[in-house]
Amino acid sequence: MDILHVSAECYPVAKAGGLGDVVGALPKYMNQLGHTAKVVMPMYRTKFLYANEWAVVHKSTTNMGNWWFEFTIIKEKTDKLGFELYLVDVNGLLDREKVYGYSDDNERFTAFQICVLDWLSSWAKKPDIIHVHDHHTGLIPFMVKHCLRYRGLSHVKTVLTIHNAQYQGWMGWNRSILIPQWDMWKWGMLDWNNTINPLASAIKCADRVTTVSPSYLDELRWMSNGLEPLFEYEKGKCVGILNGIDDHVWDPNKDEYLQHHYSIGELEAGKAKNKMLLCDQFNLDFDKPLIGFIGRLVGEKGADLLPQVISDSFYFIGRRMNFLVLGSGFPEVEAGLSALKPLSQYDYNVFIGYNEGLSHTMYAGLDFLLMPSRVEPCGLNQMYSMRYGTVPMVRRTGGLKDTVVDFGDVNGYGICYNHTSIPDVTHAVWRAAELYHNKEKLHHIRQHMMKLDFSWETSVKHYIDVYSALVV
Ligand SMILES: Nc1ncnc2c1ncn2[C@@H]1O[C@H](COP(=O)(O)OP(=O)(O)O[C@H]2O[C@H](CO)[C@@H](O)[C@H](O)[C@H]2O)[C@@H](O)[C@H]1O
Repeated sequence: MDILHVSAECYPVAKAGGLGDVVGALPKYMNQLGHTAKVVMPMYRTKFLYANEWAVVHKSTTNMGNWWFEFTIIKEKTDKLGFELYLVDVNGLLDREKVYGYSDDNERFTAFQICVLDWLSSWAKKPDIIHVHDHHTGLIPFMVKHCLRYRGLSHVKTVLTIHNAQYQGWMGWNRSILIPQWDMWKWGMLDWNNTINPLASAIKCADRVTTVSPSYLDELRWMSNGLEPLFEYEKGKCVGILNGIDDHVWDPNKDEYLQHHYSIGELEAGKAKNKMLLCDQFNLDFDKPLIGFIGRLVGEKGADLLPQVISDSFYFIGRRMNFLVLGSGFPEVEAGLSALKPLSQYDYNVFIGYNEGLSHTMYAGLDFLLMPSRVEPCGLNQMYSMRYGTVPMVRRTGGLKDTVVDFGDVNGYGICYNHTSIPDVTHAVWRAAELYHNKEKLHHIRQHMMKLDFSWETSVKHYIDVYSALVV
């Protein structure tokens, strides 16, 4: 089968979060099964762009409303990522340093989608499936079905994967002019609550919708930032498929970011060396358990609770553990975490920013990884941490519920709690501090986690089943 993934992110080209990890891995594993999966994404000004060689494969002119512009599609020459990678270059619009966060993001991603479909229209053999990811590419299912310009693509099946339904790409109806001429009777397929809602539109128009875990799909029916009735209505075409992790990239024995590699046989020594690096770099106490947080400092991830949880833990449990936080996000949360720094007695530190290398060292060197998420569609961090023998401390929600079993339950290995609340999370910290001193149990849990299979091989087969049901 021929599949074209259309995405705003793809690791290692450009990554702002988990979407990048998934799109950087899924096509590679599809190709290993004998399919042809390709990726097209915007051409940002990234390190990867300048460090690799590119061939121009298509050049054309198009329009978005009254604005005419040129675009170029370039292809990475060697297919080194395990799939063909194409970038869309629109001068001045897409070629920025960051993936998101600009006031014209709606125009940027609409233009990107128009270029992709214009380009696809010129292909002699169309793909069997266009697989779009999240709202940035959510207008494509509508455009393929209802834009006159793309009539030649109307037989191509579309699949939407929802990595995060909190963000929906809302645009006022005054922007409808941006979408190439479309059948006005179909305005309802773009609309949700009087705005153009690209995510809602994709849920309505895609032939199949997947979410990144089964539990997240259940939750979306009662908690999806306004789309609850739509998920209930469209449930027949939705399926939850748990993400995998790319075990070529995330392998403690080969990880290119790690100074000290280790396999399951030498996990205690390997983890200790990585922990020592972190303790040296961040002035932490090696003898105490090291609890970390890695991720976007936003409400969804429960990051706003961190300052209070950390100070309450020191107050009520005692200075029996270290905390290390890596992330960026809401300025108030960043400020709250930075404000705790002077209170550290060699047991707390924070790195505000994005740092891929540090995140890998943390997965390896931490004893525990805290994830008090309010919403977690799948969560990759808990799977990375388990692969590196680090115990996840997760709230039972979405993909966290599907992947972590409390160590108090039969065959369990993680620390689970029910609420994103200061008492629940602080209690989990206490349980971590206690578990740390039961060395035999901790070692057993670490070994058990490192043997768990979260590879893409299983998940990819579910995606292929979804495609196969569409392409007869
Ligand atoms: N400051 C920082 N420095 C270095 N690395 C950092 C970092 N902040 C985050 N990361 C990295 O970004 C990735 C985050 O992955 P998640 O799955 O937690 O997040 P995200 O919410 O972005 O993804 C959404 O999509 C994914 C993929 O489907 C779902 O798993 C998830 O639940 C959903 O919210 C991890 O690789 C993590 O290490």
